[in-house]
Amino acid sequence: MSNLPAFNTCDLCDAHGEAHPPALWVLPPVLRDFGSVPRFAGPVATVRCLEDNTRVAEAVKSPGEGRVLVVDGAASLRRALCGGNLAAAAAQNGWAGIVVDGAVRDLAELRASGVGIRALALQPLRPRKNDQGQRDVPVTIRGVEVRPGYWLYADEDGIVVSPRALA
Ligand SMILES: O=C([O-])CC(=O)C(=O)O
Repeated sequence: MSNLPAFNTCDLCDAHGEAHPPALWVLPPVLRDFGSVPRFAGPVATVRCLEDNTRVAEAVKSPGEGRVLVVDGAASLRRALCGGNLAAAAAQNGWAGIVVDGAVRDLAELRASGVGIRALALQPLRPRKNDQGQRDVPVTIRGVEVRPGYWLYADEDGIVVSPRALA
């Protein structure tokens, strides 16, 4: 990807991080970069699921329109919620990134996918596909509430979310 967005999470935190009421929240720094772009941002869409990626697949196969898919996987590391096929679909459909509070797989394909990916860990076991989970509900990622329509900014320093566009 050539046109990386020109924000910086440190600058966002310096500009907005001390506001009352808060203008942004920082996701705890436990999500690792497994994707192919170091920096991505966009309005949020959400999925909540447990070891079943039916709703993740539905989301990335629909138009992304520059959004970031935030997946509350309840931090389960037992099964991957996204792999190379879904990452490629996300890139093809215009998603800016996928942030998974859970596991992903197919590292080499994720690295080549053209989409930003953050997750807790790699796990080679595939997800269940039993039509479970919800889309576009408020989720809580590592203690931070993230709602559909919030903005998410991810770069080499971290991930911040805000109810409004900051940059
Ligand atoms: O089985 C799945 O849906 C996850 C996966 O490996 C892929 O996206 O390639």
